[in-house]
Amino acid sequence: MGTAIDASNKVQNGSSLVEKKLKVVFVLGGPGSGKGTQCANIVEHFGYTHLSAGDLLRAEIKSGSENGTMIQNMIKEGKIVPSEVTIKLLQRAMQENNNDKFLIDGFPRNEENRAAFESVTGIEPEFVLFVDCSAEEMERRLLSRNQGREDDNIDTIRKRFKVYMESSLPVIEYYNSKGKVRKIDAGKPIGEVFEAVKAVFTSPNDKVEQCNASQKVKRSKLGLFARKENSGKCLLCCFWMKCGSS
Ligand SMILES: Nc1ncnc2c1ncn2[C@@H]1O[C@H](COP(=O)(O)OP(=O)(O)OP(=O)(O)O)[C@@H](O)[C@H]1O
Ligand SMILES: Nc1ccn([C@@H]2O[C@H](COP(=O)(O)O)[C@@H](O)[C@H]2O)c(=O)n1
Ligand SMILES: [Mg+2]
Repeated sequence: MGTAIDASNKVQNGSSLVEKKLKVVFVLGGPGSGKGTQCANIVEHFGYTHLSAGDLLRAEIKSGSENGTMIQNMIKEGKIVPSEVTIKLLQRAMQENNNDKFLIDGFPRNEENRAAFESVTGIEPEFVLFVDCSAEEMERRLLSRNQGREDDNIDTIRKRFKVYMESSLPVIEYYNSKGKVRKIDAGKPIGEVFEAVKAVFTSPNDKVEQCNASQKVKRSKLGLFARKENSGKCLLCCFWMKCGSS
């Protein structure tokens, strides 16, 4: 069992006292885009350990922790829990696992998550798997998920979409500007999506196609959230409507 992860991104292996550098892939995308579904496949094929920030927070509620009520209220409102809480849970989960390859699903969700994780752990992701899906399809999937999640109702789903647009997409933009985003089209059937995921994990150094290739693109202030003139469609993601500003 590991003992500590610090800002050097090294974990000391308790049994052998060998320090190892952890490899992390962030799996990001909208609510219901299929992050958890694809992570399960990646674990099976590529030997990563899957850590879902949302699952860790839900487990913390169930454990009766002093933060439980606060976390539960935040999740019901689709809000982002303070970084220190989520990062502690992620750190603990990594320390309790002997693997050195982790898929971190649903984190970082905002700039505060991103910066705090980097400064506390010293970990920079190998790359970011961006699971991209239209809002209409995500809404359909969430409303038929049937896993008893308190946030899978239409009111909370709308709030989660808003938070995703306003706080999470800019994090994906940040990593895209560093050439770290690998985008997959998650609007297809699960098996087809996984074929695209496999290609990413087989050659992770290939850069994602940048979204400014079209001549008809008008770049927004944010740079990445370019749109086709008159169409209103964001070319980075499948969201129609406001994505950044123009
Ligand atoms: N490609 C797909 N086609 C159809 N349904 C899918 C696909 N991928 C996932 N689903 C289904 O959609 C629902 C949401 O998937 P999943 O839980 O993997 O999403 P998620 O991105 O982890 O969502 P959240 O952010 O809410 O945790 C599940 O019921 C899952 O079975
Ligand atoms: N970094 C995160 C991740 C999640 N949350 C909260 O949990 C909810 C569910 O997350 P899923 O990834 O399982 O969809 C999410 O809506 C947030 O309320 C968080 O605060 N920080
Ligand atoms: Mg999930």
